[in-house]
Amino acid sequence: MSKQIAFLGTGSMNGAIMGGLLAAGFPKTDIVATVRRRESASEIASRYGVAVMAWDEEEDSNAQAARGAATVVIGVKPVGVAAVAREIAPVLSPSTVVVSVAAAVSIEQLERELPEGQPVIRTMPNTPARLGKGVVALSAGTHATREHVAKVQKMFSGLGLVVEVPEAQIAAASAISGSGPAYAFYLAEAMAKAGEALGLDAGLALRLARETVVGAGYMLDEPGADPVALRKAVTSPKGTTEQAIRVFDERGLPAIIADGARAALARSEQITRELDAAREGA
Ligand SMILES: NC(=O)C1=CN([C@@H]2O[C@H](COP(=O)(O)OP(=O)(O)OC[C@H]3O[C@@H](n4cnc5c(N)ncnc54)[C@H](O)[C@@H]3O)[C@@H](O)[C@H]2O)C=CC1
Ligand SMILES: O=C(O)[C@@H]1CCC=N1
Repeated sequence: MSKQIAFLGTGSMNGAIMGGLLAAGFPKTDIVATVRRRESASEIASRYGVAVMAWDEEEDSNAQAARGAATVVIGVKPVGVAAVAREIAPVLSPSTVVVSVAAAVSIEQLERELPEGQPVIRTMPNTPARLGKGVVALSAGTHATREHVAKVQKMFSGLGLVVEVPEAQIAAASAISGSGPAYAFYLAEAMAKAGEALGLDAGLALRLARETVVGAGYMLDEPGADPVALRKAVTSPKGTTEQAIRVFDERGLPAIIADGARAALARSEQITRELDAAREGA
């Protein structure tokens, strides 16, 4: 099996990246994936047609998958990243680029579990990557060269927007683009509930809300689209939308969203500290 990429922990996020790469034409024979449970392995293998191994069947599945891979993408929960890194450390080639998608796991925390000098790239992707409409913020590790960064940027370019940021900004990126799809889905949910409260039946309210958020997303996707200008084009002076926006402003919706993003960032910093504390206590 030729292995360009090994996805270690193929759940929502790594699954979305894998799906996005496949949709962009990445050969499925160049991919190997691992999951924790056998049932998920069969499901992913049949959905994507890639080789999948389950950790509960083969305890060294992550090491098997990482051996000989040009790029390894770690996509387990933050608390599991160090253990996976330790599992693969003995088999990594010095040229293998280790990419992490985990929120809150710092480059330092990842590098200390890997062989000295291993190229690492920390990323913060989001799930629309599956459709080529994602955002990937990334930061280079201590031993990642410009070539390593360029290689990962090129590989992930089919997933959507790829931006390099200083590592200190990854938690902020996580709070905006990493978690952001959930905020947009939450808005769709809230709009559907509002429609029901206005007397629409639940199914119709959901269809109206969903298609409206989708349509607005498409408009935002046009080159040079500006959310303020787009909003103003809907908001007729003395019309109906103006009253809705007035209430959103009076109730402080922008500040609520900013507080939410701040809470997401604070949780990221807290998880980073918890990971250090757990390691010191181990
Ligand atoms: N879900 C999202 O939108 C985003 C998630 N992330 C990050 O992605 C990472 C994964 O999150 P999700 O995909 O949401 O979680 P998830 O629970 O859907 O995926 C985790 C996967 O890891 C697998 N796994 C667990 N232990 C394993 C082991 N020892 N060996 C092999 N596979 C193992 C599980 O079977 C599961 O498929 C997290 O670190 C999170 O911070 C980052 C950006 C966005
Ligand atoms: O909720 C989380 O922790 C992950 C990171 C960003 C999106 N999902």
